[in-house]
Amino acid sequence: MSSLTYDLTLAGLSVGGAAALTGIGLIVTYRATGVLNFAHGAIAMVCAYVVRQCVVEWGWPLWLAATVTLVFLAPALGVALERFVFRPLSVLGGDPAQTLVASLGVFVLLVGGAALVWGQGARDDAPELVPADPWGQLAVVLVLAAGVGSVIRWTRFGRELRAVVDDRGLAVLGGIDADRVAAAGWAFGSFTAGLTGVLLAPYVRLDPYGLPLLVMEVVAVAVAARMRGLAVAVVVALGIGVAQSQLTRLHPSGWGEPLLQAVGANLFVVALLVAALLLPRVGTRDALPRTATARVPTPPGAWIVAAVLFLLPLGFAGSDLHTSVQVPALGVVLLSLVVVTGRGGQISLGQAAYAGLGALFTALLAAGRFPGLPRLPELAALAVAVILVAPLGLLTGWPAISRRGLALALATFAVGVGVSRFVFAQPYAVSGLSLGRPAGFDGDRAYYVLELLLLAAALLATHALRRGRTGRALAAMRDHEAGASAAGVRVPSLKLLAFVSGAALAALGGGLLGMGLRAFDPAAYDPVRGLLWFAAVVVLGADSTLGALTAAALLVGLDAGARGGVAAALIGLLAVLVGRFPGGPYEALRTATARLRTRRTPHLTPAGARARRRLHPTPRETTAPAPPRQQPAADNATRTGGAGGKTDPAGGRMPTLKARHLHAHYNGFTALDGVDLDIPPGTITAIIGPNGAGKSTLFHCLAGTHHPTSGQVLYDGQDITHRAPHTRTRLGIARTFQQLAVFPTLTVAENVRVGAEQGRVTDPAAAEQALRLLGLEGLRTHPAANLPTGTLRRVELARALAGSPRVLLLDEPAAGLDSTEVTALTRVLKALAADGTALLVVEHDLDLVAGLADVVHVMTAGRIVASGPPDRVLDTLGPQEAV
Ligand SMILES: Nc1ncnc2c1ncn2[C@@H]1O[C@H](COP(=O)(O)OP(=O)(O)OP(=O)(O)O)[C@@H](O)[C@H]1O
Repeated sequence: MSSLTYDLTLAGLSVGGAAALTGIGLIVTYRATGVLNFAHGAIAMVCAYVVRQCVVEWGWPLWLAATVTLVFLAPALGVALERFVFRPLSVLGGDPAQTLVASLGVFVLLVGGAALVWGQGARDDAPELVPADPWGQLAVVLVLAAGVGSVIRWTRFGRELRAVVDDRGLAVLGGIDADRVAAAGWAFGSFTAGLTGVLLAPYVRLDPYGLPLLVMEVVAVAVAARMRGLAVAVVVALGIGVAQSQLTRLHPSGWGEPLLQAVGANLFVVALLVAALLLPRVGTRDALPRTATARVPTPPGAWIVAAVLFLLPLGFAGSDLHTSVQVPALGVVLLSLVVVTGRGGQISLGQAAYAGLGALFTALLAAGRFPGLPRLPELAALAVAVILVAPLGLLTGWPAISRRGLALALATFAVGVGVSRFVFAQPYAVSGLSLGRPAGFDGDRAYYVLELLLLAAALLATHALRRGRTGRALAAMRDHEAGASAAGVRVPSLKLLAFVSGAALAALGGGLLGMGLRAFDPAAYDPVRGLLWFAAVVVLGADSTLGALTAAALLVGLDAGARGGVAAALIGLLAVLVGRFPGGPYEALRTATARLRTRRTPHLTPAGARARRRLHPTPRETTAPAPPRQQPAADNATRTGGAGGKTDPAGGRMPTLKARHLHAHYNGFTALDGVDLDIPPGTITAIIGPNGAGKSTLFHCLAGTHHPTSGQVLYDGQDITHRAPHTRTRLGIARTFQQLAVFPTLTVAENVRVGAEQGRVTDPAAAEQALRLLGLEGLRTHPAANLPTGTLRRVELARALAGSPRVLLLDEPAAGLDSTEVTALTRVLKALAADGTALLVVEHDLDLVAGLADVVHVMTAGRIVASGPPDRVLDTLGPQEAV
């Protein structure tokens, strides 16, 4: 081996070793607590600063500083985070998205805190713990990985750890002290973070933003190991480290050189992009925490106050006015998060990339350096930049179609880091670039006026997206994605729309920010800022435009007025606390004021109102009135499965939904074994069978939420086997869910309107009819959150009916209903069948089936084993088919 190859390999092993340490720490924390700790890099940075403080400022010996920091401080920090941040969240229900926001909060808090304590500048005098000897570093990594791997695999603690990760609740019931396991995981994770920070600090810039980001870039190794295999993480980390060093030897000429150099210097970022965008996902269960997107009421007069406050800077001068210029621009950027995250419910950690691209494209266009386009005046350049950046929203919009929660957070973070490293940090893209203000708006005051006008336009655009049909569909998607799809909402297109609009708004804000600063400054669009902006919008009420404007004013105002880092520290603190106060600070304030008001007037709290409703049910609350008598279709007499010739009120033939030879498998297990089924119009078809018989799988195949391995689903003679759920709804096949799928932030009427707007027939009057049919007129303006189960079942059914379906699939519609409600439901369903609708009911309640169904199919082990009228089939049920 030549000595250059050898030296480069050693250097690569050293970098890879540090990355492996991070991977080990992230995996252990994740396995102990289910949290992907976004604050890992920030903990590394804080520990590096502490060691430097002890050694350089206070003159401690290095061994003492390192021992205190790594053996005591770092684990104590981990335990404190577990005890005071993450344990309370897991006690509150362990919402994975809540923990994601909290870990981002810890990240921002530590970064802000470090900037406050140690300043924002970079230090280059961090002491060297292990002399530049990769073998020493490598030995540390391998010993740690082997030790941790053995503990997880062979010790009782390891078994407990795995049990806690698989199901915390179950592990606790089994006698495991989950808190102790989680605390140990956090302590060890923080120790590895601290070690990484202390090892890296002498060789990279030690500053509050750079080091945490550098550490988090290597999250790819943990993702590549599926947050599980420590050996895989170590091998991947070392492999990337070595490959990255070896790439520095290649020097292609021409245009490829800068690109190769960029790849060579950022191979971990490339790995992050591959891991986040191409590899199988991690943690896909979760969406945004409900508390982050709860409906936030705007206090009366708040807009007037906001308008006055935003006009105030027109009276400022000098540096105050110069600083104020950043507020409207940042406000526009944050509005983009209101659209994507607040209304659309999509986590977007890469919004800073779009803002930066907006500024960069504006600067390139205004300088005449944009390939293929002439030099443009600044305002035109800004407009064209917005148009050019908007479709780039697909970079994060596309991954969002199939990702949620943690997987989406990683994908958007990866895109943000990728754009930052491969575009903003490259001299070929940004060198010698200046950015002027539009002619006539050069002075700060004139420019501020221009910004206010564009902010007003952005506010109008945001309000337009949040109102009406699109706004309701976005909120429905945010509240319950599967429910929205079942209501007919085109979820994939809507996600793309949210991200494209968000990218356009961010580009506008970013361009304004750049013009305000009269420069394209890549640091202003750093991925860490993307995390800070996300956290700021979430804590101030993600779906609130006023919250976004408040966040912009806070971020700019606090950092200008006080020492840098105050805003980040405050936002971080609020993000850490956001899970503790459902609905965020506004909601906490509102609840507090509501409590005060309760003392003056005898209003009941929602819980009290619920209790009263249960004790004194009013007919409107618990019982749907008998539906208006509907004229049965002419051939309704033949209601036993042979009603193929039914017509709908408009005179069209009512179609039959059919399953033909359906087979479905889960990892080799046969759940459906050649099922044939007809669901004819004007008939109530019931499916019964013991647990695990395959009823739900069949239901999902018909609804489009599971694709059969073979066989066909036919509707009106058309093969719809591979059609998406929302397409089926639009064809006329509606469904309800076993676990309620309502949109809690919408009112009852809005819930039903979503169905009317997105269903087979988009008829606003259908929403009114459905509300009346289900006895919900009195609750029209009531938010769906906090309503009793029985009422919510009616809301869900009304939403399904509002799209005028021809086939209605009902998954355990009586679950959670009392006998009065079941009777009312039976009446409604019978009336619907009498009107020609085809109904399929999967139900465990045999009394309900006996009184409701026209035809009953009994399933066992993936097959239909008996069919016929209920009296005949139910009387002959054997022990095998017992439900
Ligand atoms: N996502 C899945 N992965 C693996 N196996 C599954 C999955 N979903 C269902 N199964 C298995 O397929 C079989 C059929 O399940 P299915 O839920 O369709 O039955 P079911 O009749 O609806 O039962 P239940 O009444 O309990 O809901 C069961 O053995 C179940 O364990």
